[in-house]
Amino acid sequence: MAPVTAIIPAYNEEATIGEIISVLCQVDDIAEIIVVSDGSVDATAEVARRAGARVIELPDNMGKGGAMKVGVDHSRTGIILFLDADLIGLTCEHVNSLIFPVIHGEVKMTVGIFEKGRLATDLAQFVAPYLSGQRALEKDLLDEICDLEECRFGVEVALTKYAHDNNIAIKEVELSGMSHIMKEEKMGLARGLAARMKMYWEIAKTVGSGLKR
Ligand SMILES: O=c1ccn([C@@H]2O[C@H](COP(=O)(O)OP(=O)(O)O)[C@@H](O)[C@H]2O)c(=O)[nH]1
Ligand SMILES: O=C(O)[C@@H](COP(=O)(O)O)O[C@H]1O[C@H](CO)[C@@H](O)[C@H](O)[C@H]1O
Repeated sequence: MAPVTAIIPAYNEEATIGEIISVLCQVDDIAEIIVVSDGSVDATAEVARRAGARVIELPDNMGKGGAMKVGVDHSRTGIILFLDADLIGLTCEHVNSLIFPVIHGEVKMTVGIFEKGRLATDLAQFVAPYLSGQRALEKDLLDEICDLEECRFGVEVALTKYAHDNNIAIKEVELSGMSHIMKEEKMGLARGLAARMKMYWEIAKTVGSGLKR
């Protein structure tokens, strides 16, 4: 069996999820693509299934961390690749650059950083690379972090903080030409900004909570 499971948490991402899955289908080291539709009310699940993913449909929205945890619980490989469902410009080379260092035992975790994509998203990841949702890691690490499902958008800082506290090196990988659809683009300015504030609150709560092992 190929060593990696790709897990994509997805909340109303029918516009972009299909293309991401079609790229992942071409990567040799991916055993399975699991999309966790996090209470989506659009055609995310249907589009993902048609594109070739195994789809888990959550009846209610659990938040990003919860959706990722459900995906991990259903995975059967030792390495996990997390990707967001709203990426623009994903290629097989990007995927390989995230998973190879973990497959080859160079590091236990990689994190992907957008570069030379769009100014706004390049800048956001330059300022706060530890927020990135593009990561490959050994599944064992996830078993050691409690309450991941409660973190919602704090899930990435929880992963980064765990690695930092336990002296686990994270390799930053450049994802050249990649971007994602920003909240304000998806939802409009007012709702997008409100969602952004809620996300920052969830991140701040996770930082403040002092994660348990
Ligand atoms: O309650 C949520 C919110 C977001 N997501 C997914 O988590 C990823 C990142 O979310 P989003 O794109 O909103 O965050 P951004 O990248 O804009 O910060 C995307 O695949 C979303 O569909 C999710 O599964 N549940
Ligand atoms: O880069 C950022 O500031 C945020 C917000 O992105 P947008 O407001 O959608 O451009 O996105 C990231 O942070 C989230 C929390 O860690 C992650 O879940 C997303 O994957 C990541 O793109």
